[in-house]
Amino acid sequence: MLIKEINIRKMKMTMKAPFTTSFGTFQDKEFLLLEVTDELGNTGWGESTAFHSPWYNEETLETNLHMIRDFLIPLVLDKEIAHPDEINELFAPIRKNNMAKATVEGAIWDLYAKRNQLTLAQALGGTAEKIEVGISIGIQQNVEDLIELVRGYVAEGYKRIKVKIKPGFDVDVIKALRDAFPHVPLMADANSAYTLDDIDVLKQLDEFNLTMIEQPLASDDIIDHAKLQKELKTPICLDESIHSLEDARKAIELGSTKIINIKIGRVGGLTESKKIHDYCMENDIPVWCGGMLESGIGRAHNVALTTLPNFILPGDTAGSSRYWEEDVITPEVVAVDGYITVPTSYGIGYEPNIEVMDRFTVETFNFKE
Ligand SMILES: O=C(O)CCC(=O)C1=CC=C[C@@H](O)[C@@H]1C(=O)O
Ligand SMILES: [Mg+2]
Repeated sequence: MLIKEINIRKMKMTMKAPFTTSFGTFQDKEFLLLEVTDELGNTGWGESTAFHSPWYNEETLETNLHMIRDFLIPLVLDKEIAHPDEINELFAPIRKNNMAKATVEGAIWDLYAKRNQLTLAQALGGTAEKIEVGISIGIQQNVEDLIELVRGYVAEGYKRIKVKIKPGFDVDVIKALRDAFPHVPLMADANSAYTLDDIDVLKQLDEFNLTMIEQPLASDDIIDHAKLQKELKTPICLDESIHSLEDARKAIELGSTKIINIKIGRVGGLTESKKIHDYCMENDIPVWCGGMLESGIGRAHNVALTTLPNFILPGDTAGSSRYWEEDVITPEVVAVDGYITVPTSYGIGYEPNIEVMDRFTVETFNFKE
């Protein structure tokens, strides 16, 4: 397939509710959508999961725009590409910038699936017809608000509840949640808010039967996580520390993690996500699909990836209505009783809603030979 045209949309959408983590609070989501068109007029869509500011990792909307426009598009525009797996290799000379790479690669995967009359799930080798989904809740003002939010999501049937913790908002909060919901699958995401000095606090979490503690320590660490895992009963799940198959291999060999949160953007795309999935399956490390508050385009990619067999834990891909008054796809992603039915249309399986997209597009960039 020949990529003949690439369009980038700078988007700004207001989320239904502010999202707070140990880094800060935001409600407006500014991000990039990217559309590729081939020589036959087929199109594919990708979404950059980089935030407007570098609080989750070093990438931002603007660094992604720069990398995509100035380095990645020249490598793929008007180039013959037989399979999206080639993109990983094409982009290898460019260091890091994984979210930028994943934006372009994801759009080409969508295009490839459509050209070959496959769903993206089928193109990736996934077979699940529905996926279990959990819900991730940002830090709330107080425990009572958090408990009421959790009560609502449990009633909606979400298969796992993920809450944020940070020093001073941890043991008491988890205890209150466990008292209120003795049996709900419950996990905590610390987003690197702790150090090994906090080991006694983290060990107290062992008594609450959490399914995992996500990224308790530094975002670039696997050494201290290995030391911590030896002291904890609760499985550690790594998110920010894992950027590639090599990172996953080293973390598993060191015993730094027992579960991996795969985020397509963080690891550089669907091909690398699949490699990490396969390696973890060979090593009995379950994986789940993390979220980055995506619009429907990125959400659709997450659904397709989650159909692979080792995605045995509910991920963070909730329905569109959790985040958006209106999503940029039709139909929207819908979770019913904690399940999302995998679409059967070709490619990502959802149609871009251009009318809605146009309303939330701040700026566009067009590239063609
Ligand atoms: O997309 C979702 O609903 C989950 C979002 C989410 O939990 C996260 C997104 C980005 C950084 C963190 O706050 C957290 C995570 O680390 O998984
Ligand atoms: Mg996380």
